[in-house]
Amino acid sequence: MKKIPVLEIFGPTIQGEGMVIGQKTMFVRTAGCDYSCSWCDSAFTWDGSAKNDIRQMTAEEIWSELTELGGNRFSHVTISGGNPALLANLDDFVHLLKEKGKKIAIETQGSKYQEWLKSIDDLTISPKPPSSGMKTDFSKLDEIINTLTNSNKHNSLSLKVVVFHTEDLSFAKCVHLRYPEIPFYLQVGNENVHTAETDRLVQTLLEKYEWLIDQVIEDSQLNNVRVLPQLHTLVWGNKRGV
Ligand SMILES: C[S@@+](CC[C@H](N)C(=O)[O-])C[C@H]1O[C@@H](n2cnc3c(N)ncnc32)[C@H](O)[C@@H]1O
Ligand SMILES: Nc1nc2[nH]cc(C(=O)O)c2c(=O)[nH]1
Ligand code: SF4
Ligand SMILES: [Mg+2]
Repeated sequence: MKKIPVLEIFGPTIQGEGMVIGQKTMFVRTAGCDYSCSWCDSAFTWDGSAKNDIRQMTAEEIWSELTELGGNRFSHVTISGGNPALLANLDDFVHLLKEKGKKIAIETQGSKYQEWLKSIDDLTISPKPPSSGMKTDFSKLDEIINTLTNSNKHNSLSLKVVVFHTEDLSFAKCVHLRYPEIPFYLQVGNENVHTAETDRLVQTLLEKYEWLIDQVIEDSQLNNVRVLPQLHTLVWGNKRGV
């Protein structure tokens, strides 16, 4: 039986980021990442701090927990991590969700490819800007994006870059200009992923959102982009499982 390392199953909630922001969805968060972004808001998936909470689950077991939690109150499931694209074994779960008539979204950074990515309805690839400390392998990203855009399945693909400062914005622009046909999202970076002071955090994030909007307004190379906050952070702060 194929097993998947799972750290969180939660929902229904709303998708707080990117191409289907606002969509009612369940979440499955897998363990393990090939990156270690300095500002990762889900570092417990890879830094060892939650290693005792990892559950090795089959597709059927994850499905049964989703239905226990969500009953008939969901039609969409988001798989995030960590990097779910590390897991070849997710194929069974993806196919099971399809059989059950659920739409599927994935969050991944574009460092790894899996055949099952072609079956995802809402696929977000989020290359990491300089502030993360990570370096994007653009030849790998080209290969992944070419494979997905040449596939005849009807998935929708988007790119999303998190921005903390102007160098990140320059990186984001390079990504957008390299793949101009792919819907492009800019997302406000959360610098304070541990604070419990939600009111102050929200205030700061809204100021950063305004800054990012202003940058986009002034830039003729950023005419066809969407600028978004992390909606769930504005509503619930750094709370986990929402
Ligand atoms: C936790 S990651 C998991 C999926 C995958 N590893 C990735 O990075 O795309 C989900 C999304 O959250 C974003 N993210 C992580 N930390 C963040 C932060 N501090 N502020 C804003 N977005 C963040 C990532 O860039 C990514 O788009
Ligand atoms: N509500 C909500 N929306 C999200 N969008 C992306 C998330 C993630 O951590 O991948 C996330 C999350 O953790 N919660
Ligand atoms: S790639 Fe995603 S999960 Fe991995 S460290 Fe970066 S933000 Fe976190
Ligand atoms: Mg998150």
